[in-house]
Amino acid sequence: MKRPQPRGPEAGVDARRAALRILDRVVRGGQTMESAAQGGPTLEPNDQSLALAIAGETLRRLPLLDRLIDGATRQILPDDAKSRMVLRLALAQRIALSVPDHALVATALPLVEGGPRRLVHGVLGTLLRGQLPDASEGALPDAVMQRWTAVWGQQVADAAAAAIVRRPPLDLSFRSHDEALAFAAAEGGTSLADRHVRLADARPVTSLPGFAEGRWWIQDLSSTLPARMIPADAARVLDACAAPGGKTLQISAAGHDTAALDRSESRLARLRANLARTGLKAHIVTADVLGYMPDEPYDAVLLDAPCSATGTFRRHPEVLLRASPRIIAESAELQGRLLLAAAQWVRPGGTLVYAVCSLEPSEGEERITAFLAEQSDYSLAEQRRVLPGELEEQGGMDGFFTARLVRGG
Ligand SMILES: C[S@@+](CC[C@H](N)C(=O)[O-])C[C@H]1O[C@@H](n2cnc3c(N)ncnc32)[C@H](O)[C@@H]1O
Repeated sequence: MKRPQPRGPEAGVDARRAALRILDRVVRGGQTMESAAQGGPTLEPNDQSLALAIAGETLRRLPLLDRLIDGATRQILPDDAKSRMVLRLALAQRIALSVPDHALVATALPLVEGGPRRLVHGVLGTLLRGQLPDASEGALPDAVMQRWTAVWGQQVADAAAAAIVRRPPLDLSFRSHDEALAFAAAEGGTSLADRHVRLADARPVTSLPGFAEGRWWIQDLSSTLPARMIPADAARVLDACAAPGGKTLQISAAGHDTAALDRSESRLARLRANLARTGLKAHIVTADVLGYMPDEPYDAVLLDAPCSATGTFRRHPEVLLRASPRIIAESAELQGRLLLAAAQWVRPGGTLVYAVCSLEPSEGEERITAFLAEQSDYSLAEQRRVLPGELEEQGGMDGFFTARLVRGG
């Protein structure tokens, strides 16, 4: 996809102001990029895309940008200081979007008018006169780098650092493999799995053929793995924690009698829209996993549990800022309870599939070990861990964990 380019310094201040607002809401307010981008002043579509691109490229490079800023001034700029935010945005534009120096300076300084203008001008001048890193140079926040090096090793942590600055490809799921193959041939994509197509250059999705007709939906290849673990002969399948429904669509397309449960009405509205667009069917259940009990057990249950989502850092780099050890521990504790609840709804001889888009073992492997220690009627049939670096040459995959458990008959 062609990245949005600024039209000129005088036209670009609104976009930078919007990018500053997004960055501030993510870094100081702990919001996701998606929610941070809502509700600001209305911008022209070009400026809106540019603001998102600048904020996104900044978040992908935060540790690297901070190291540059700290090396260029003796003054200690707090993490949430406006001067640091504006410098981060300006440097990211130069490194990742090739914005010329004069445009950077002209659009950065109005953001600190009446404030630390001289400081920002000085630091930016020093940095722009020196050698800046290449766009392909990535770094993870220190705490994440240490954690992932400790659990997965240096190679995986380095692969994650490289992946965070790379635009991920666009993965699409199809109702049938024949449709996937026909689409791949027509659009220059590659099919890496049943009913899957990967497009290397992410294009605006609405411009791709078949969008309006619901011939496909966007789904990272990793997150297609859990539904692939559901046995073909499972008649009734429950997708617990289903919304917005990528896995529900897969399960329904595979021909199972599908129920989709979630506690969030607003997210279920998106699931309903996805079913309507693709013409696929599922019974919708609005309920909390922790209080639900079905009238009769299911042949298979998929629990795609809420998690730290650290595996999705390529599309949502801000997850690495939010996923503190405390949040990861709270999330793991909840997953343990959700698993125990979902395990009751599987018929003897049936299948329970557990999944998280997390790169934290405490939300994946360790949850399954703890579950099996408590539930002697379950056994582990298979588990799959996707780490950064997998399929790197073809564009990589999100970090992921999924396990298939079988209930004794
Ligand atoms: C990882 S997302 C699910 C993504 C979805 N499976 C897909 O493929 O599109 C987790 C979902 O769990 C739901 N959720 C979280 N806690 C829940 C609970 N206690 N009961 C029911 N749903 C819950 C959230 O509303 C959210 O939609």
